[in-house]
Amino acid sequence: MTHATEVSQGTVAASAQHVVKTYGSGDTEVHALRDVSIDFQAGQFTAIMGPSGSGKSTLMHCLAGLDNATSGVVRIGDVGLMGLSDKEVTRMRRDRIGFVFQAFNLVPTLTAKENITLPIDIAGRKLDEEWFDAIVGRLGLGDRLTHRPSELSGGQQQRVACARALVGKPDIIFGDEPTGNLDSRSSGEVLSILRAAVDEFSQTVVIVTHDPRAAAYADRVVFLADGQLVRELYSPSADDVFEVMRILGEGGEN
Ligand SMILES: Nc1ncnc2c1ncn2[C@@H]1O[C@H](COP(=O)(O)OP(=O)(O)OP(=O)(O)O)[C@@H](O)[C@H]1O
Repeated sequence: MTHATEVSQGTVAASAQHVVKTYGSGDTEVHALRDVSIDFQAGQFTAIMGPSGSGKSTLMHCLAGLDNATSGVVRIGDVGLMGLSDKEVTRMRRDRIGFVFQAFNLVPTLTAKENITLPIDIAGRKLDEEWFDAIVGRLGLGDRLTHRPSELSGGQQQRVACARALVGKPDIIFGDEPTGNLDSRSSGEVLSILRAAVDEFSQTVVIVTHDPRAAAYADRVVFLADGQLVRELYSPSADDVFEVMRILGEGGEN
């Protein structure tokens, strides 16, 4: 089976350099990102945290090519997104990036299995059945594969979205609150499989989360406040994360 691109120590899977994102202009101007520079090492699991409105989703969307930075440089691997046409960005997303978002974006007319394999089918690639079975088994979706999204619970839909992001073994997986609506058991399954994607398949995972327990699965936790990077922790415990959140003024939300 083909694995994610082989990674060596120190390879950068994604990076933002001096990224500024400003929404609106004049009185309604919002500085969502103010000169953010960060590298995401390949084969690492990073969690982005910070108070509501601090710019987490904006950073992730800029990194994933879903939104354009106002200025600065964003790279996936060694490819700068700014120089690419829309078509090239779309292809880059399709071939190298997996997404797990809170709005699962499942196709209502397709079964769970069809939704999971959709990116591979669109790309005209061959499904790695062994990896598919492993993901589906681990996410507890084996008996739900013929169901349509409307016949699945929110948690099951989220796990289908997670399986879809993983099945093509993209180099990098972005998750915007991937465990946002899940109970603690489903949440643990999703986080464990993201962890396994990193540990066993050298994929790179970047998630936005408000949950210190989710962040504790990460190798590195970075904190944004008011559009700037303000702290980072390596292999923290949930308590370490909670303490920084408290200092940054987010402790009360959770
Ligand atoms: N499309 C938009 N137009 C105008 N302002 C926006 C837009 N998207 C985000 N913003 C603003 O940019 C800032 C950063 O938003 P962002 O969604 O990145 O924050 P966040 O840290 O992900 O927040 P949350 O934890 O609440 O999801 C906020 O002040 C937000 O209101």
